[in-house]
Amino acid sequence: MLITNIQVLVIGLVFLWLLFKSKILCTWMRIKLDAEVFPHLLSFVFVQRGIVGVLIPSFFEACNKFQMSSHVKGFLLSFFVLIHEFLRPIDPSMARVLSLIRPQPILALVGRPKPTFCKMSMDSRARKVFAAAVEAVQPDTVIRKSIERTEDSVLIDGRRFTLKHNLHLVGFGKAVLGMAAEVERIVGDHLVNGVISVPHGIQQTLRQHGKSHLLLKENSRIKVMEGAKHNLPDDDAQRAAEGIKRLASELTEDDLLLVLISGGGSALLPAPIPPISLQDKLDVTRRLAAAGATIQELNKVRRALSLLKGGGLAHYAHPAQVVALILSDVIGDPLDLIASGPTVRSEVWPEEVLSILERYKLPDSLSASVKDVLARRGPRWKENKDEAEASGDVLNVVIGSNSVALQCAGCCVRDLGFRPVVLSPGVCGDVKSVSRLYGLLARFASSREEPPPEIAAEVLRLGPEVGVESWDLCRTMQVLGEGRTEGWGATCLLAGGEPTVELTGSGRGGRNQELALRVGLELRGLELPPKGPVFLSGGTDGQDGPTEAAGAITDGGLYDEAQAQGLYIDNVLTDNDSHTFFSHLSDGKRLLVPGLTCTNVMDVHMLLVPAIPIKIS
Ligand SMILES: Nc1ncnc2c1ncn2[C@@H]1O[C@H](COP(=O)(O)OP(=O)(O)OP(=O)(O)O)[C@@H](O)[C@H]1O
Ligand SMILES: O=C(O)[C@H](O)CO
Repeated sequence: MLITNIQVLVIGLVFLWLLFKSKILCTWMRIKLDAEVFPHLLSFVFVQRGIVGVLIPSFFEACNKFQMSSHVKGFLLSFFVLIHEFLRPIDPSMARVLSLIRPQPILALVGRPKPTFCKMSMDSRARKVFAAAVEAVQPDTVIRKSIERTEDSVLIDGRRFTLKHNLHLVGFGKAVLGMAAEVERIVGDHLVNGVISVPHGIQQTLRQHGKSHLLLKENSRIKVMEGAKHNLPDDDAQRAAEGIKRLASELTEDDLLLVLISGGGSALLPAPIPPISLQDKLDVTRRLAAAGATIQELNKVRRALSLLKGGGLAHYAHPAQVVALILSDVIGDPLDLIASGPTVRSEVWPEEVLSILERYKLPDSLSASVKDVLARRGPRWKENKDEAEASGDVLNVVIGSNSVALQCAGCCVRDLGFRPVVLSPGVCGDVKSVSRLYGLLARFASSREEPPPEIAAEVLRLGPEVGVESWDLCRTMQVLGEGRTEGWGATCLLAGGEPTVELTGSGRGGRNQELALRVGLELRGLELPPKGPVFLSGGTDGQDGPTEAAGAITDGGLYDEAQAQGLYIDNVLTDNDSHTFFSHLSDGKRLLVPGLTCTNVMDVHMLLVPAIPIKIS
């Protein structure tokens, strides 16, 4: 019997050895393993863990009972040993060997890479991950995930609403048409009427792009009103806002108002407080934006000048039940600021608004009507008691955001053989600082030796400038460090947000293309592709600034590639001409051009770091 068992053991070990040699198992387990490690593994398995003493006798007993052949026993044994080793907790004394053979517990935070035999290039994988991020926040997808229909009721964010042909719908924003089309599919039979305010020309564009599933039915009860050409409020958008206000004002307590909100909603819902004219309001917001005001500052001012923003729409809809489904395009998903928060009752503090205007040196040039409205004190609306009580009854739900896009990108990353780590969905600040940060992180991740401590110190110093917490930076560096030192294989850093570009020239470009270009320069000197890191930056709306590209993909070879083609990057940066540059470089092959995506949850950044081969000393 002993001889037979030893034979079985030998067959099992040979089988294991062949698996390792054939690299199949290594790829499956994301292992960097070579002949040198195998003896460590064996000593660990058979000596340190005492597997022979505990597991194997009962295994042989079972095998004999079922009269298995030696080959089957060998196969099963190797399989069980591997599974056992793969799943059991870490033994610190063997941390070094273990780090070579399987993932550590930090994976609980960042996710375990899936088995893959990916032959795609880094560039193609980056594009695929971007597509997955965008797909996750498609207007129809986010609606489908947030409304659960059961007979004559719907469940939204854990709350059930009864449908009795009492459903009304309004919406405003760039993604709202597709959201409304899906609502119509799910609860159209209870829909009484609706008005949505959507960008000028969107229906025709969707038809041209073969996206008719994002269009309403022909005989729809929802009225589509297009306006806000070039993302600026205009008379068409104001007419739509009036229609929405009228619909909301006519509702009763038996009604349910579904409000669909997405980025661009502020411009599509202009309802200036009289006597402010649309032109007066446009003048203020345009000058604020040109002076570099943030979207938060801009929307605080918009709220103060509008009838419908800052909770105005919810006020007009009272006493109906109001449910707002929101696709967020603002960092941190602040309900009161996305599209200026029409369903979120927010107090307007004239002092705060004036201080924003002062910051951008605007108060003196304000129109008399704007000054008049800002000078008003007291509550914005005459609220009755039951309305004030009911205000908490408005349900605001964020159904899609940059975080959702990054989460799905993370799953796709795993399928493509990378270990994902999400840095933050709130990256902001100047692209120069943001590109420096990614450059440092790439350097940190790809260094073959221990990276100098100055890198981590500078990363942490940059954190506040780019809106990223120290904790997130440390967590990310830990994962990148493990990828580097412990044989975890390739890593993909994911982030999102909305950095800014200080325009110094008059070229064609966008913040994503400029960021990608700058990161490409930062990556210079790191190992070149196919082994060096690759960076992608793309706007999820498919349009980066006033260009038809969403962003670009770069790596450390960018500079030399440009030089070889007679393109000089320094001039490109001073002219903010990143789009022209990428269009000319290698026939535009580095551009990311997904076309109109029909959604917007800001930008997605991706740093793909290939596996660093491990030397065993
Ligand atoms: N030539 C350029 N190079 C770099 N960035 C530019 C250039 N021209 C415009 N931008 C930047 O593009 C941004 C505007 O682009 P875009 O229209 O994609 O903005 P957005 O914030 O995504 O709009 P929204 O999300 O409301 O659709 C601004 O931040 C502006 O500084
Ligand atoms: O519409 C707006 O206000 C911006 O897109 C932010 O949501």
